[in-house]
Amino acid sequence: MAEASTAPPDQRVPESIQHSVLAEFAAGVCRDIAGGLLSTTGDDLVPFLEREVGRLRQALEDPFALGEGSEPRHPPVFDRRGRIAVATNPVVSHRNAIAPPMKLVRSGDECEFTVELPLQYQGPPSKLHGGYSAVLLDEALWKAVRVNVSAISFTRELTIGYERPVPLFEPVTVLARVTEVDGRKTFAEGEILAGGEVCSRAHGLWISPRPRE
Ligand SMILES: CCCCCCCC(=O)SCCNC(=O)CCNC(=O)[C@H](O)C(C)(C)COP(=O)(O)OP(=O)(O)OC[C@H]1O[C@@H](n2cnc3c(N)ncnc32)[C@H](O)[C@@H]1OP(=O)(O)O
Repeated sequence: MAEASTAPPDQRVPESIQHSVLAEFAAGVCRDIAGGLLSTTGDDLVPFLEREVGRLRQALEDPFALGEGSEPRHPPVFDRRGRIAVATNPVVSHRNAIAPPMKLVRSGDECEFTVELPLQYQGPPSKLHGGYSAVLLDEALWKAVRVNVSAISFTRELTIGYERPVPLFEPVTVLARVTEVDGRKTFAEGEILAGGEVCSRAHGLWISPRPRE
């Protein structure tokens, strides 16, 4: 729920750093539970869940155990209209338990991300689900468009080629770059690489919405 505010855009909302760190830690525990529920069975299940709940309980009792001085990656901010904006992005936000999260390591003409996918993204055994490869590439190519074109654009077309399976449980790289800008249309391309080899390629079109009349 958005709350009205007179605070200037991009200023951190009145949520303490410790609470933002706690929220991101809780999202991480949720991710670990999601993966663990798929790899833990039988008699191991209850101790596993107890351990994870215990991590959360300990963090609630002693937030400083999370690391004094640690900074949240995606604290809430005020948007341009003064509303609280939480980083909901399901691919990169540390606050979204569904996000792996994929991390931006280089931004410019080419954007580079790194990500390690756990079991909840599995398609074939120990390999990434193809639909999720498209999710990673959509986000990476959109970011390259966002960094290089001032107007906000949305994915209109996205084509994926699957050349090799993307492995789970190891770091993979996602690269993206703009190839052409033509008015409201921006074309971009990118790849997912594992061990230096291309696994998937993508190209697509991003369009900036027609200005309102
Ligand atoms: C905040 C973001 C977080 C990160 C998100 C990551 C990226 C995403 O996932 S975005 C979400 C998924 N995408 C969407 O929901 C978008 C849905 N589509 C739309 O809203 C609209 O189609 C939109 C806004 C993209 C474009 O709408 P609109 O402005 O009406 O486009 P339209 O006028 O039909 O086309 C614009 C131009 O592109 C051309 N065009 C359309 N498709 C193509 C194509 N496949 N190839 C070449 N040209 C094309 C059209 O001919 C037109 O050309 P011209 O201006 O010369 O007439």
